[in-house]
Amino acid sequence: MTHKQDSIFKSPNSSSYSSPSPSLPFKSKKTHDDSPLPLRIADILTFNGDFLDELLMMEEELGCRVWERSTHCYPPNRTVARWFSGLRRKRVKESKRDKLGGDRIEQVKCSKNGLNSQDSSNSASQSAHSGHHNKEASLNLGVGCCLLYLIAASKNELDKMFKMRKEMEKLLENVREELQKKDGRSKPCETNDVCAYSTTDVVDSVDFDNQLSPQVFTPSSVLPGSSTITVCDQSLRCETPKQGECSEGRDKLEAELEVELQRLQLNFDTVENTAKHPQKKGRRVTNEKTATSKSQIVSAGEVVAFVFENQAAGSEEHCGVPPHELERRLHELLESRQQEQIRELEAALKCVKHKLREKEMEVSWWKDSARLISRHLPESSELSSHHHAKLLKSAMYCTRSNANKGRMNCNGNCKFPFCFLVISIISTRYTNNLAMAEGSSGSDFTLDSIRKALIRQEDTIVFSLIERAKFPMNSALYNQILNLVPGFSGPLVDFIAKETEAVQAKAGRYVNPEENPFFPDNLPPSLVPKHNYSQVLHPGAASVSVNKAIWNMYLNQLLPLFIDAGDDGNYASTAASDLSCLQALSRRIHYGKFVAEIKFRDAPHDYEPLIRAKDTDALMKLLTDERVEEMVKKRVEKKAIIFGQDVSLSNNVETGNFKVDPSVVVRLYDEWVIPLTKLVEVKYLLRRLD
Ligand SMILES: O=C(O)C(=O)C[C@]1(C(=O)O)C=C[C@@H](O)C=C1
Repeated sequence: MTHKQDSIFKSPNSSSYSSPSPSLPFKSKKTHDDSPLPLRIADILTFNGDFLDELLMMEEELGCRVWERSTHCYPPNRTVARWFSGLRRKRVKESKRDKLGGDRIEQVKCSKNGLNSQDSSNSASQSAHSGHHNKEASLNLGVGCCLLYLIAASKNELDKMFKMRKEMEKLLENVREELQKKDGRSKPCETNDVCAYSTTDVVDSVDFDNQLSPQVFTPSSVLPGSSTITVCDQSLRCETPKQGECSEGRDKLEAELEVELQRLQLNFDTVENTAKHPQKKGRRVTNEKTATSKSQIVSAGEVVAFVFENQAAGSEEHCGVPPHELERRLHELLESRQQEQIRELEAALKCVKHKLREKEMEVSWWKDSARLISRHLPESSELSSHHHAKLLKSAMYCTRSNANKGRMNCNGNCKFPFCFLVISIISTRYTNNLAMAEGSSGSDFTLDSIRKALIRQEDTIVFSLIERAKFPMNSALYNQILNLVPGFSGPLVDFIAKETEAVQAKAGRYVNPEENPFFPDNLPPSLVPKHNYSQVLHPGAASVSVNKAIWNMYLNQLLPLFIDAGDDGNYASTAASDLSCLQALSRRIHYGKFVAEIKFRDAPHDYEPLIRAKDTDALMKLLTDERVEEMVKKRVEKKAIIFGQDVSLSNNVETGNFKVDPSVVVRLYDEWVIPLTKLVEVKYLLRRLD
């Protein structure tokens, strides 16, 4: 039976009231013994067809009954008859009052066009029966009052109904929205998405599906209380299984979840064990594989922790951790772990390299010391008692310092034999006396300080060339067959050079390791008190000399480049000037020994194999620094320009009129000085391990 069929409000003229009338959903107040108010309201409302239609439509929209069926439903004619019978009893009392209102009743009757015609006819018939106008008037008045009252009451009811309707509409709207939201959220997962579920949610979802199809599982179904978490790949489609497939799919899902839980549990256990029994540091460094796997385990543990953390955080909204977020986080963790490991390993490698270099230096130092002691031992035996006492004191000090440096074993005994101790003492004295020549002290023995010395020597070389340029070639000086000096066979320049070197040797010039004589044979010993020059070079340095090459290069190739032809007879001065140039060039070129020594000390592991292999080309390549060479050439050119100018008070620089052509100086460095320096370096290095 439809609500429309149930309704008594179908049409104002409807006479069929046999069906029970619906009533308002709220309890109506009974204003009379067994006559419920809704019925009377309904009678009145019969005239308001629009409203009733609306009400009926609303019922339809809500899909539920707004009206209750009243068990106390009477046809309106019967109801009105009952009123009238009640009224009749009070007629006498009311007749007096009725006089006043005859006209008003008429008015009321007229104004209420919507009055039920049946009611009017009933009233009319009643009045006819009474036969009295007054009575009729009072009756009408009573009916009018009743009607007014009922109208007021019905208005109230109507208001309430409107309110109800509004509420119901709102309710409907909310329900609709909720359903739409659910539909939107419960779309199946994207093919590549990964979804997180809980078994409880799966069950819940399935149950719910049975009521409201078509329903799908939502990724937000990971609840804090859920017992299992899993991450499933795209193979696990999230669409709702049908009734038959439901339990099977659920079982499968639960099985997967179970496996996942066990795996995570295992990882947790491993992490716990790792925390309880941390690996030894050394073992961890050597076993990279273990470290990696450990890191992965920790990462997995962290990920799980992260899952739980996020679950807790998202529990308010009952949202799961988005799978891509999980994946991203996992990658980040692994990446950071690996980077950390790389950093650790790099640091360890650096440390090991540093230690290796230290060890290598120590070894070479020991070797040098041993070599030295073998030479100086006879000397030291000649030392005075004062020196012996000093030596002993040094030995004790050295023992202590060796102990501090870890050269002692755990029993306090020195790891090295006593002879090494003596070597150590002497070497210590030897090294402490280091004092580099030309602007560099022993403690300042670095590549930088050596290069500074080379730069300073550039000035000497440029100035000596300028000095030589004062004289013409004076070729007789270099003539092999002239024999200008009786008893001396050879050019005059040789004689002057030899004699000069001999004098300077007596004055101790060649005690200085920076000096290398052009005529070392039969050179007299130093007559002056011995000066403690820095002995930083390997003893083999003494046998390294390229002076012959320098000599030949200077006389045969360089002089013709910048010296005017001619002979002014100033042979001695010219020869002295030549010797200045030659000695300056020789010092500079043989400084290569110091450069090689410092380079070797800085990277013995690079040089040693090449030295042992006597690979001169590789050594040459290793010690070459082209950037520095270019700087050197530019600098000497500039110096030749600046130093070679005539300085006048007018400060006018005469361009192109230099005492020595700057390009010659550049060529000198490019073709002879630098290559010969490198040759010295290689020669020295080849003896470095002797
Ligand atoms: O300064 C250096 O490192 C040197 O070895 C010296 C020098 C030079 O003779 O000026 C030699 C070889 C290098 O290629 C650069 C410069």
